Amino acid sequence: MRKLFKYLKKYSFLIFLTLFFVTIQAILNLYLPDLMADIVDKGVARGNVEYIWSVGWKMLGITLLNIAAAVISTFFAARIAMGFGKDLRSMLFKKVMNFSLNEVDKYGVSTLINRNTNDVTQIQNVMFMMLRIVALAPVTAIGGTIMAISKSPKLSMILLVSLPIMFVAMFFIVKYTIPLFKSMQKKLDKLNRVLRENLTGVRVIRAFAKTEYEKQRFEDANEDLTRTALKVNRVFALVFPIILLVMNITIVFLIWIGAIQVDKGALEVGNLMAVMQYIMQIMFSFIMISVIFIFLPRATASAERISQVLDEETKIKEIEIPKKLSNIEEIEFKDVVFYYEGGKEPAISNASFDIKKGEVVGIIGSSGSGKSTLVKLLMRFYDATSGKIYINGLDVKEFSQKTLRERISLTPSRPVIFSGTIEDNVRIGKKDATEEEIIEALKIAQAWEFVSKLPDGIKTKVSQGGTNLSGGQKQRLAIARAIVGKKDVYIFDDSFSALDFRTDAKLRRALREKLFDATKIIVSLRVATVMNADKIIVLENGKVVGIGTHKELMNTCTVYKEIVSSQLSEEEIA
Ligand SMILES: Nc1ncnc2c1ncn2[C@@H]1O[C@H](COP(=O)(O)OP(=O)(O)OP(=O)(O)O)[C@@H](O)[C@H]1O
Repeated sequence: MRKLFKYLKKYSFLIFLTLFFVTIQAILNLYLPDLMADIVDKGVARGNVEYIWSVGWKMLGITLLNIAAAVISTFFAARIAMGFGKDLRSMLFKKVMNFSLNEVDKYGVSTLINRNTNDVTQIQNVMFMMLRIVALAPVTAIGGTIMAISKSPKLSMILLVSLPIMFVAMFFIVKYTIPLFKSMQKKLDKLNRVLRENLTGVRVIRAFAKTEYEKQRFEDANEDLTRTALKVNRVFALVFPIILLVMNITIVFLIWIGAIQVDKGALEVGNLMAVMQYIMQIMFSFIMISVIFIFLPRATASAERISQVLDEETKIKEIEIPKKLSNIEEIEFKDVVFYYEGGKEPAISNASFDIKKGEVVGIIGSSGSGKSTLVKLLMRFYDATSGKIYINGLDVKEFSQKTLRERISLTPSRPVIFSGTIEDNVRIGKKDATEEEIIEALKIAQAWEFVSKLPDGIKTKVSQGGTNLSGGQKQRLAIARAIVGKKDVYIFDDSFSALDFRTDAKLRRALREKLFDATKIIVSLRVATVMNADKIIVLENGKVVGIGTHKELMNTCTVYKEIVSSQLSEEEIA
């Protein structure tokens, strides 16, 4: 939690104001019982109506001031807590946006969402509470003790017994709930993960008749979370009545001992009433502190989870003075080896090849052979474990990631469609693209044929995830987005897989004609998609096992020959 306090600096003045008004509120609270004692002892007991009126007005004024101080302090506390929550959410979002895929893999999407929503809310709530209690409770406790002793030191002694009992009760709450709250957070992550998987994979689940199994999986996660939540509540259920019991017994003893004192004439009734109120205030301030102790562990667990993300060092480091990149003339992979975090086998081993400007390069290999990994390394989503990737003879690390991605475009294998219109989705590739440029990109991507038939054309709304589009339509939209901004290198990572052979061929022809001077890297499992490339790189188990044209590879590379013969007929091969 302390780690996050440094982000509170900008609220220093507001915090000061909140504490100031809360302190005023606490002092006014302490003044009221004193005035009440006066009214009873000097007004009521002596039948002095004038005195009752004058002190009564005073009490009313103080109560109004008290209310004003409470409203102002609550207003400021809310502003600080909500503002701080907003800052944390923005910082987390910015941080996660700058994460390399290493960090995204490490945390997982569900927990990152939870940390930005649920965890921040926990901190916000505790912050709001703490800002008021942190001043209210100590001032009331200390001031109340002083006032109570000044009225009757004998009666105040009762605190020496009640307070230690309350301390012990609070200690138990803290000790048992911290680990439980931590585990609750993890279980909430799990529940969200199951829910996310279920919602995104709902079609697959139905198709495989796995609804019952998934229901059970959700029930298990839900049950697990509930069980831990119940454990926490059991601790509270046990400890809170003890605290209330202590309070009530204290009052009974106070009245008993106080009544004897009044009877003896050693104490006035008004003072007894004031002492009772002070002791109640003191005990109440301890309850307030214990409430903080209940919520603080939970917020501490959340704060830890937030700090972990904020302090995470991204593995992809930006160079201090990045080189400029005006045109990508050449790409070279030299002895590149790459292991995924925790991976035992290299996903890429000793890959060496080069790609010249304007070339059409095909990358082929069986599923899991490392094709996507290879292009992710070029995009610098990950850094090579060893070996180097050069662009125009310079290490890829010499450029900023922004520069690199301004010159290279990637169409991922799974198209991502955002909610908005078709136009909005394509415009992500170039912010200021004109309508003509968008239509041109859609035409090259072979998407225009279906977009032009839609009632609203490029203004047609697409739902989140593109559920109102077919797989091939989504792929073509993603391709249009990738080619709308002019780049030096276009990477298509298995982006034609949902297209029929005719559209695939038409799309490749359009790319060749319209983007003739750009380098095109086409990753595919299909021979037909890459066989006309200027150069084909064949991968097997992360190793480059062949580089050349279709013809050359048919003579030299057995793996390629096997892939070809498994996909093409004798006539097509000939
Ligand atoms: N994020 C990841 N974390 C750990 N291992 C990964 C990750 N992504 C891929 N791998 C592993 O790296 C290897 C290469 O994966 P990659 O996605 O590059 O293969 P691919 O040839 O593109 O496969 P496909 O054609 O099925 O998309 C696989 O063994 C895969 O299990």
